[in-house]
Amino acid sequence: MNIVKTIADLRAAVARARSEGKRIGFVPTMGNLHAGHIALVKKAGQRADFVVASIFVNPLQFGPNEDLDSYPRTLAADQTKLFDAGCHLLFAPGVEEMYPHGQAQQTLVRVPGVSEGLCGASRPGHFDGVSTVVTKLFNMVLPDLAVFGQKDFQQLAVIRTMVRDLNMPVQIISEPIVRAEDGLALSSRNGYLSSEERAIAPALYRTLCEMKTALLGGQRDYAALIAQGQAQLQAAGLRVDYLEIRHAPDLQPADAAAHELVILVAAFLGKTRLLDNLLVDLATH
Ligand SMILES: Nc1ncnc2c1ncn2[C@@H]1O[C@H](COP(=O)(O)OP(=O)(O)OP(=O)(O)O)[C@@H](O)[C@H]1O
Ligand SMILES: CC(C)(CO)[C@@H](O)C(=O)[O-]
Ligand code: BAL
Repeated sequence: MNIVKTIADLRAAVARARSEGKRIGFVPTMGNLHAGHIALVKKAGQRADFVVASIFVNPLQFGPNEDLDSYPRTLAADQTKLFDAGCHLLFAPGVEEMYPHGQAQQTLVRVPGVSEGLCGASRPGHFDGVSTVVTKLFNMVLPDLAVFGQKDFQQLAVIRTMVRDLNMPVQIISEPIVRAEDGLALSSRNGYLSSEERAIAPALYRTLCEMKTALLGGQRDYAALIAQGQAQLQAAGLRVDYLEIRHAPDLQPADAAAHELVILVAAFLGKTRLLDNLLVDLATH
């Protein structure tokens, strides 16, 4: 696996692969890789001939009081995992390489609608930072396809909308959430949890599963279901940021006629903000 830190070296390596007729697959990450990221890399390897991963902790998507400085940076271990997963090229730029003119004057990509509410409401500017850096990365890598995880469900919707609205020639592929044995969605931020918090954390997925069972059983009073879920999470020791039932394809609030639902949750355990979601297809029941 080749490792490059500059855009010039990245472009040269990708151009070489393309001149050999290879299809380029891309997996953007912020590093501290776990089995969830590796599933994305393997998916890219199934759909493309040349797999590029990026590791960049993007300051533009962090709020002033968020964990930019403490976000885990584990490049050496990440390189080994990427190599083992069949990645061909790692792009690991510094902030200067990505934002040579500073962040304040950076041109932004904003995706209206789907980036508002949910994480967009709790993290103002977050999705502008994500859509901007992903646009830059797409323009640097020029991939045929890119793979994103369903764990960041709203992010995936934002990227799909951006690619559609800006006619970007990139196929977006999604991968299901990879979970620990007790159901907790794998996340780099799980590493922030104390052992007591880690023991509480599976309550998130448990609550989503119970809500899904109720929906499949015919419960249609979404407000009551959400209130019950919130109470359950609070009782377990989590502070709920949001718990919502939305129409999965466009993330609009779910009405009674919606069949493809997604239950989305963000909650704090101490200072750590965890995300999870669960798809519910009422059409098959
Ligand atoms: N458990 C998971 N299953 C599937 N995909 C995942 C999982 N965790 C992260 N991803 C995906 O990996 C890509 C990179 O995400 P990122 O580097 O932010 O990892 P993360 O573990 O989610 O970190 P964070 O704690 O910052 O959310 C995204 O497309 C994200 O959806
Ligand atoms: C897509 C991404 C790599 C952009 O910084 C990030 O938001 C993430 O890791 O999901
Ligand atoms: N996985 C999304 C990146 C972030 O939380 O900033």
